[in-house]
Parts: sequence; C-alpha cells; structure tokens
Amino acid sequence: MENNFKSGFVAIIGRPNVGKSTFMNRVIGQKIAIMSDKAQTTRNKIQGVYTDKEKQIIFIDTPGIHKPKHKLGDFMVKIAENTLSEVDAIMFMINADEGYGRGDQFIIDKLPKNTPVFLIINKIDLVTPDELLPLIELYKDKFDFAEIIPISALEGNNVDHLMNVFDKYLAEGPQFYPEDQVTDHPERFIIAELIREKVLHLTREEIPHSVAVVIDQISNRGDNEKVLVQASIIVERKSQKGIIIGKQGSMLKEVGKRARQDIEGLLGSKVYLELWVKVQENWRNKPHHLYEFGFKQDEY
Ligand SMILES: Nc1nc2c(ncn2[C@@H]2O[C@H](COP(=O)(O)OP(=O)(O)OP(=O)(O)O)[C@@H](O)[C@H]2O)c(=O)[nH]1
Repeated sequence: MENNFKSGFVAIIGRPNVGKSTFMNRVIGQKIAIMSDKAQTTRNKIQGVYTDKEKQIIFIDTPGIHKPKHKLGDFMVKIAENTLSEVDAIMFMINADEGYGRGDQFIIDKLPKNTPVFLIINKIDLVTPDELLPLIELYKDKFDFAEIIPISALEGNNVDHLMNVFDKYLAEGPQFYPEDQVTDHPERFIIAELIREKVLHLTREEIPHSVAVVIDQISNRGDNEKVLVQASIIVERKSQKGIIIGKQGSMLKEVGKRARQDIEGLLGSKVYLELWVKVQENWRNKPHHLYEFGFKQDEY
C-alpha cells in the first residue's frame, strides 16, 4: 500500500430522485450493479467503493434517515442517526431545480454537528446561475455545511472537483477493498448488522450502540446444507459481556436464534450460527470504523 493512503466512509443522504444512483454510477461505473440487488433492510447499505491511487471512499446509504414512517420506525431512524455521526463525511444531496422542502428539513434536523456535511446541489444542468445562487443562500442559513458543491451527476460537471475535496476530510487509512472489487461479501456486512440489531433490541438500553459485531467466518459446513457463520460480539466492559450472555447463556441463545432466522432468510439456506462475546477495552480508539462497520481488521 502507498504511503499516506487515505480512506473513509461517506454517507449519502437525500430525498428520493435527487440523483444518488446517478452519482454513484458516474463515480464508480459498472461495478455498482453488483450491489444494487442487496437487501435494503440494513442500517447501512454500501452503495459503492471508489478507489484511486491516493484514496478509497466507501459510500453508504442510510435508508432509515429519509423514511421516518417506514415500518422499522424509530429504531431505524435512531440507528441511521448514529451512523451519521460515525462516518467521515456526509453528502446531503438536493435537487437544484426543486426548492427547499419538508423532506429536506427532516434530514437537516437529523444532521450531526460533529461530522462534516457537504451540501451537494445536483442537476445544475437544469438551472441557470441566477437560480442557483439564491438556493445556496437559502441552505446556508439552514445548517453550517462544511462544503457546498454544485454538480451535475448526469453530465459530470464538477464531480472531479468533489472527489478532490474529499481529500481534506479523510484520514490516513487502509484500503479496505481491493480496487477491482466493490466488495467481497456484502452479506457479511448485513449479517453483522442483523446480529447487532438483535443485541441492541433484546438488551434494550443496557448495551450501548457502540457494540460491534465482527464476522469471523462464513463457510460451507461441508454437508452442503448448512452455512456456518462465526461471529464475535465486541463490547468494552466485562459487565456488558455478562449482560449479553445472560443467565446460563439465555440472552446469547435468544440473540443467536433470532439472528439465525434472519440470516437464513437473507442467504436462503440453513445456517449454523456460532457467537462469541469478547471484551476489548477502548476498541473505539483503534481504527474504529473497521469494527463499527462490521469488518475485521486483520483481513486487510
Ligand atoms: N438533468 C439531470 N438529471 C439528473 C441528474 N442526476 C440524476 N438525474 C436524473 O434524476 C432521476 C433520478 O436519479 P437517480 O439517480 O435514480 O436518483 P436517486 O436519488 O438514486 O433516487 P432513489 O433511488 O429514488 O433514491 C433520473 O431520471 C436521473 O437521470 C443531473 O445531474 N441532471
């Protein structure tokens, strides 16, 4: 890996039809199709991975944030909000030829103060500069955006500039994915989130949202019937480990049972799920994204 290589996670949010997919297609090209059919039920869907010589950006979608009435309800919105404060930057995309709307205000209210937010004004090919400037002024009043960048995802205007601006906001970091591959196992990520969701749900407020799940292995058991999934739930304190394991393992059993059912639905096959609970103090001070996003550090 090159010296000073940078990497990070960027969340893309915006109302439907603002051009998120068009943007991803422009930046990432063909490969994005690989992920487009993946389940929408997760906290974060990886939309695509951009890699050049200097950096890698993993773009993620946070579906909960713009669907407040979605059946997953408040729980998802809350989780989506947590995601927004965990990423390195947020792209809040709006449509240049539509005014400011209630959907935008809903999102703005959820924007974290501790994460740089780029206002991306897309579809500038549809408006004149005279129309663009008042829109910029209007949004400037609504939130303290780190950057305001007008683009046309369809025609490509200013998209290269945007990609360069990211350099300022990314820290040095590893290349999470090989450059010719968008992802090895998108389902890995989804499985980790399913397990994490069960832990949070069943333990209620006792376990912090920072609990991480790392998928150690997904493999065929050899009998061609069951997929073996081995995962670790990582907490920061011994007391949390006790809560997750529960009386005679009852809590962990329930987490495992519920997660297994969902994973079977996802993979379409029987699953044998092995869960461990590990205490790792201060893991959040380590390259925390790896854990929070369900990746295992030593794979890279
Ligand atoms: N003129 C113009 N049209 C655009 C631009 N970007 C996207 N569009 C069009 O806007 C429509 C919606 O674009 P998508 O990329 O599907 O939007 P999206 O945000 O992914 O939509 P959802 O998947 O519903 O969230 C499509 O018809 C695009 O061709 C742009 O820069 N200029």
